[in-house]
Amino acid sequence: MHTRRLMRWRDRLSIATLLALLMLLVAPVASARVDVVVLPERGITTDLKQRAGVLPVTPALDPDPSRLMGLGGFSVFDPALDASAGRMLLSLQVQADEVDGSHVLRVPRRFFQQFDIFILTPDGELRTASLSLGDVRGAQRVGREFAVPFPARVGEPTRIVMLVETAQGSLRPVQLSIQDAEGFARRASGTTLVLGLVFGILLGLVFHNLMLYLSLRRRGHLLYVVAMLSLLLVLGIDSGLLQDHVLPEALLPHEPRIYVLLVASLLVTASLFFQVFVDSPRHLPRLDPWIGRLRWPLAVLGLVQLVLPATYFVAAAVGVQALSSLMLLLLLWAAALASHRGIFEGKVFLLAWSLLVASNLARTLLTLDLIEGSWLIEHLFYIGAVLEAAILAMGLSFRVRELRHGHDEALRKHSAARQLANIDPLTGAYNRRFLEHHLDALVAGKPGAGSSPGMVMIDLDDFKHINDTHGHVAGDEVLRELVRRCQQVLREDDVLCRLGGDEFVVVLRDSREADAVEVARRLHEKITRAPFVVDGCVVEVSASVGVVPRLEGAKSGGDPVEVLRWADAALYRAKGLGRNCIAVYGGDDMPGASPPTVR
Ligand SMILES: Nc1nc2c(ncn2[C@@H]2O[C@H](COP(=O)(O)OP(=O)(O)OP(=O)(O)O)[C@@H](O)[C@H]2O)c(=O)[nH]1
Repeated sequence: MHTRRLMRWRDRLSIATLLALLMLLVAPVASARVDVVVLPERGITTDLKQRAGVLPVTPALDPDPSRLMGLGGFSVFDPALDASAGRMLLSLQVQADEVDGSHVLRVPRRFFQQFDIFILTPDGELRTASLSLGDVRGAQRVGREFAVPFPARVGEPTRIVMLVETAQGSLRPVQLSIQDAEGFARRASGTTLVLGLVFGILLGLVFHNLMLYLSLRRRGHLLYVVAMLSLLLVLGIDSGLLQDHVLPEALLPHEPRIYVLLVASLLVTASLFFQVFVDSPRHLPRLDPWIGRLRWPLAVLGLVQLVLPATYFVAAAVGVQALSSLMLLLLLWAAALASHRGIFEGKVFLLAWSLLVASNLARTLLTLDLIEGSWLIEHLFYIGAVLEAAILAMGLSFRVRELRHGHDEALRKHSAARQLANIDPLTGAYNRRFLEHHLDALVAGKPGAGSSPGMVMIDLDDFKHINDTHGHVAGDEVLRELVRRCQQVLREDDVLCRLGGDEFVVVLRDSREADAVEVARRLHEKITRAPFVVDGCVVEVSASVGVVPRLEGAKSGGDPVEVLRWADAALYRAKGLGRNCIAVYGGDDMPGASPPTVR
């Protein structure tokens, strides 16, 4: 019994000793976390929040920097504070590793309302910086960050005290880090380069599509322009470029509201673009109305939050974020469905937006300290945005090219059909219908119809006899050969028409009087000089020709049929003169009739 009690005491003692040893091990770790942070000469030191001392702010706190510097009572930063810290003081002691150097404290610029920083250098100099919306002092804006410079000495800690008031009541997304000044400057110029490229490309794409809209008037291009401008402005606020260079000073305090409005506008215009680009009313008739239904509350809340009192703003901003995420999910789902059904535009939209969402997700994970940071991941969102804009622009261009191709094809078919309606199927010459339109155009003086044209009318002599002797098929061949021979004499813009049977009319373009008669002579010669050979048989062919050298009278007179009557009269005269000759129309009594030309 006695021995058992002794054993129990021994057990108790050993457990206590073990605990004491453990306490000894843990205690230095815990105190080290509020101890001096040693900065390497080069590179980034992150997770500073976890290594800072913390003191909740009471109403009695005197924000006088010199008093704050003297404050004690900071406790180890409790990660639980991440979720609940509204106002607090953070305290850090930093010193250089082996070589003295200039460093910058990096603070993200979007997640807080007020960040007052006091730095007490080893020389006793007190530096202050104020980072709040619309009021930035003692800090440089670089991309999505503020940079506060300070010197770091070996063995002589610099004390940094930060008075923090977060907008969302949590320090969770605030990642504090310190980097050597030189490395930071290099990084800043890299960021400037990326942002310059991103904004240049995006503006180029927007401008290109604006031009396309102005020339083609297709709604898809206009919606692309508006959606991508919204994205551009979202990136502008996100990267700080808008606040630094575009937004007037007076608007800076309203940056969160403007940002929320831009996010709502981006999703509203993206949904409109989706409906037009993918033609969702046709391809996704059940899902499409939901896109429209979700758009209204998003648009209304996006606008209403602009005028809501500050107390309701956070709730409204969360509402817009939630509706935007819902809209994004709906659009991605719809795009996936369209893509599954083989719709090209669905695939393009899905690919483009997935890239943007994935790149944004990577950055969110980075902000929440869930993945390792790298230059690429930090800039991925901008690269994703450019890729998205470029893919959508290519999709639009491809669609326009396809539509244009279809349009050209339709035009080609249409003109072929028109051509057929105007062509004599036997000979390939124009038909009477075309001749009438052509003469109408001439009389009306339409552009392209030419000026001062003459007319030649040709009629084969005794064609009935040819038909009777050699057969109708041979007669057809004679008509075809006649057209071939005439075309060898005529210019490209002269118009050869078959009036019917064996009667043809040529409307000459821009002929002078002598030209029309000369063309008639050459036509007559071409028809009559060499015999026609049809199926090995020689067919004797001759033709009578009537010429109207100038149609100007008809142009001012306004009756195209009148011209045909003149040509017919001249032809009739040629037939009357014994056939196989040319007669020229020269007025009522036809004084210009030429002597018969007989072979
Ligand atoms: N082979 C063939 N013959 C046709 C065609 N259309 C009309 N004809 C014939 O062409 C002949 C036209 O004769 P007409 O113009 O009246 O007189 P012609 O025999 O030429 O005598 P003139 O004109 O007085 O010298 C008719 O016999 C028609 O049957 C056709 O498409 N093919």
